[in-house]
Amino acid sequence: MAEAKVLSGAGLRGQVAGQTALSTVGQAGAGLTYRGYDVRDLAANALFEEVAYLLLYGELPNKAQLAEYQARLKTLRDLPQALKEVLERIPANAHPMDVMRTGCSVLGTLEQELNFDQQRDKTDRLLALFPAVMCYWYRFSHHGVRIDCTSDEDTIGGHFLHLLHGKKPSELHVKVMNVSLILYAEHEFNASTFTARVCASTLSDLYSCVTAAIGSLRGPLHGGANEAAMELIERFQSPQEAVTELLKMLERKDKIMGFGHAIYKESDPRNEVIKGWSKKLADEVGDKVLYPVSEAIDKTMWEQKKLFPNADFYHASAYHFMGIPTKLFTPIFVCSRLTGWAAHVFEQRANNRIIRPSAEYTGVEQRAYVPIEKR
Ligand SMILES: CCC(=O)SCCNC(=O)CCNC(=O)[C@H](O)C(C)(C)COP(=O)(O)OP(=O)(O)OC[C@H]1O[C@@H](n2cnc3c(N)ncnc32)[C@H](O)[C@@H]1OP(=O)(O)O
Ligand SMILES: O=C([O-])CC(=O)C(=O)O
Repeated sequence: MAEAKVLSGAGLRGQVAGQTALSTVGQAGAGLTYRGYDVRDLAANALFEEVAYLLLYGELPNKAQLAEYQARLKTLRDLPQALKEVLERIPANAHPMDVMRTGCSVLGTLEQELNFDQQRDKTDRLLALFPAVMCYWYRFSHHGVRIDCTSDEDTIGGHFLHLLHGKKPSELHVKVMNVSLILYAEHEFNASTFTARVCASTLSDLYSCVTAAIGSLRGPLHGGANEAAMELIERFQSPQEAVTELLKMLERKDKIMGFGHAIYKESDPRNEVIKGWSKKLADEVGDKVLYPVSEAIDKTMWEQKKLFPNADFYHASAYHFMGIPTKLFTPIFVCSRLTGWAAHVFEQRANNRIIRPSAEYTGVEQRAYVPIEKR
């Protein structure tokens, strides 16, 4: 059983900043639970929509509730025309996370949250349409195509792949997207979720909370690490080259993206799951480079630094094998983590006090104002 990581020092590490009933991270036993369910159990057996329902509505749905929920989400997929027009104006070289942030913010002007009773409906709408925000912009800016933002896919993962590639995805790819969305859904007081909660604590609207959280997730020390991990692994032609270059990077004290964690000490429980699916996809496409390179980096990081892959590392190769462009990796994380963010916003609102910590002052002592001509 892994010991809890000893936490101290900067970055508010180790300090309890509030309460949550949504998930546990890094506790002995299961490394990650959503409302008491082991994430590995959910990834093996559930649909992402079930997990979204669990996080947003409090319990796993029964068959009828799930069918009704999936049917409702399907009806909410299309984008308002005004949002399509905004997306068409965003250039191809924009960062897709900025597109997501803008898309969310614009929707907040078109379909405002007028009171907190609307919070679940507004979240369901975001959940249903986020894949189209990403794909409408991507396909228009990169291929000049105005896609249909609806599809007959039952799942959010399948719908995303359908919009991206313009055709029905394979069963294997729908399955992997489902697992991926479950693994990324919720993670207690990580940086982006804490951002959402700080925003919620001022009694701001849901779109502001989610827009702020997207900004936090974008950075390479957080969600952006899956893209950065892809850029790392595709640099190498062989495991041998990867090891040689990695050792040089470690010598230079470079950060290796996709490794390490603020809370987990020995492993990230999500890693073994996505690693297994990445291997299946590697076999499907006949990959002989990316997966072995990833494994070589994984092994060397443990041998050299006792650092392990976090949820982001093998997501990189898994997404790549499904033909997903690297720049869309972190936006997929948004489509999933929205559920955790929103559930935390609901929780914060239900028992709110404005989040306003204190600072330790390190500046100069109090002094008299000096008139400008005397400076
Ligand atoms: C799935 C969603 C996620 O957000 S998971 C995190 C994704 N981010 C990354 O993969 C970025 C790379 N990793 C990191 O920058 C860190 O490990 C993160 C995740 C930010 C955690 O930081 P922190 O809590 O400060 O780490 P720590 O106290 O365990 O650091 C101890 C010493 O090890 C080093 N370290 C840590 N990670 C790496 C790494 N990936 N590559 C190289 N070195 C690493 C730290 O710099 C630290 O070294 P030192 O003690 O300061 O000399
Ligand atoms: O908890 C964290 O600090 C980062 C993380 O793994 C996540 O948000 O999924």
